[in-house]
Amino acid sequence: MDSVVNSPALASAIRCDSLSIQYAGGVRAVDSVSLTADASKVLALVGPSGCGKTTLLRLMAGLEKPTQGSVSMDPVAAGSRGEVAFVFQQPTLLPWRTACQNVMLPLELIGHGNRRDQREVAMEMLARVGLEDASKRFPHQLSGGMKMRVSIARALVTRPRVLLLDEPFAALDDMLRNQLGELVMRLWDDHRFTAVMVTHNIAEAIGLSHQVAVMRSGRVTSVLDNPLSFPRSESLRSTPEFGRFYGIVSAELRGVS
Ligand SMILES: Nc1ncnc2c1ncn2[C@@H]1O[C@H](COP(=O)(O)OP(=O)(O)OP(=O)(O)O)[C@@H](O)[C@H]1O
Repeated sequence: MDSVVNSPALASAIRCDSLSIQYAGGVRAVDSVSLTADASKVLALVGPSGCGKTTLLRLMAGLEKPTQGSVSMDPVAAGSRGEVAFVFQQPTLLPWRTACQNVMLPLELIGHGNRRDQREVAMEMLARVGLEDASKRFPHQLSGGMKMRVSIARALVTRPRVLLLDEPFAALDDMLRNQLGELVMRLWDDHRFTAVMVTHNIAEAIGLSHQVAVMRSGRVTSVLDNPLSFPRSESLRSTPEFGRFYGIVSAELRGVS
């Protein structure tokens, strides 16, 4: 049977149209946000703590219902199963399942093939994140970085059109953070999914994205095109272009641009 992993890349833009959510108690966590994450591009979402980044991402994923406005995919996916994947700050692996069985889970949920097909596709995905030798280990036998790699493999195993990442590397040290950032970029290069990534880290936002959206108090105050070319490498961070863009994003965040 056709491997889901090897099927032609499909990506959709995610459009948020006048999106608002007001929680009981009056908190307007997201306030009239109109924003497009372009198909096959990476959009980084930055902003101070509590400004609504996670809520906006959850609205995009359909995990929250907006009070006003709408979220749509363009083109609309044929079926919703496995089309939008979410990577959380914690890897959230099932402790009683091996790495391979954790990665197989989304394939089971969408009813992809039989057990053997699911295992084959999961193993292929684990190999892409460099963990084929750890496939039989349980989560407690994996390091923090390995767990996050399993989590990323699980998210991408159905070849989603859209990958949403909520501060996926925040709990990891700088070196691992950079390695996993590079891994996500390699996977993006293979799959060309649309990605929206929430991060507190400006350098990470710049290193991984095509565009940076800045949020303050529930609103997207600006969407900045990232001038840096691909492929990106660690050495890019010492270039004048990187420094200039870093200054622009920082000023937007402080509201002094
Ligand atoms: N379920 C909820 N009920 C009530 N208020 C909420 C709920 N979820 C989030 N909020 C509030 O909405 C606002 C935005 O929260 P959100 O988690 O989206 O911010 P954030 O930018 O992701 O923050 P951080 O960077 O600290 O994770 C905050 O004031 C938060 O307290």
